[in-house]
Amino acid sequence: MKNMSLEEPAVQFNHVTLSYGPEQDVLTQVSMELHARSFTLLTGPSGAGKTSLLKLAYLALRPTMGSISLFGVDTGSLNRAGLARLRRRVGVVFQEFRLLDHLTAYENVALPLRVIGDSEKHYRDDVIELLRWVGLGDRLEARPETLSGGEKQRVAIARAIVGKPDLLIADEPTGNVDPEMSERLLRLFQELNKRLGTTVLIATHDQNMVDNAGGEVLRLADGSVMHQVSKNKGLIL
Ligand SMILES: Nc1ncnc2c1ncn2[C@@H]1O[C@H](COP(=O)(O)OP(=O)(O)OP(=O)(O)O)[C@@H](O)[C@H]1O
Repeated sequence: MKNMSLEEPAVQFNHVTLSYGPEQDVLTQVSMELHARSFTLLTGPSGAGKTSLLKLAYLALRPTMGSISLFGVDTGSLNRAGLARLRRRVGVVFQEFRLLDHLTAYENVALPLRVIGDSEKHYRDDVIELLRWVGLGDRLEARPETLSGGEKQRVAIARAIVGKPDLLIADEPTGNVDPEMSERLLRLFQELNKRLGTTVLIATHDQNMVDNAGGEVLRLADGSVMHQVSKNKGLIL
């Protein structure tokens, strides 16, 4: 039977306001929707609130006002356990990778599965296959300090998707890599979206990515207003 919950929007913001303190509204009345299996870029000037918006979407922050639903579930109605369960359906990639230095590439990717008590016998082949998919099949035992920025980011992408998330959120994933690697990372995100149907949301200043991604481009302006624009409309980033 078809799982109807997959047909719900992956992310829905309803009049979301986020304040970090009095007179410190970062987002004001933001409403937006990401359809299941969509591919979306989020752009906007520095300080507009992109990272803050992503943190709300991956449940690291709660809105000051308004409501956020993930996969049709209103996050405001959930307790800690419910939020944690929902959070497991979301993978996150950070600009600065956030790998654990004392673990190998293989161990970094396996970590989310270890944490939830999965056995190595069960996940080993999947982790190796994922590292091969990102082009690091020969670096399984490498520690992060011996990897380039692009290689680290590919380990981080593999780690973010090893739990087969329904939604992948990436915050400036190409901020620390060269243009060639940026294109390669974009292709990985696109393949993930097309082959597995993972909903992808990427915040980026990378004009190359905006020009080549396809999909939707959302622009956050003045820290508050969300415009949806199609690609190649001369965005000012
Ligand atoms: N924890 C916090 N406490 C107080 N203010 C914060 C906090 N985090 C972010 N801000 C402020 O909120 C605003 C939006 O920040 P945010 O990092 O979301 O923007 P951004 O669009 O991601 O910027 P950039 O493109 O430079 O990464 C900024 O003015 C920032 O200083």
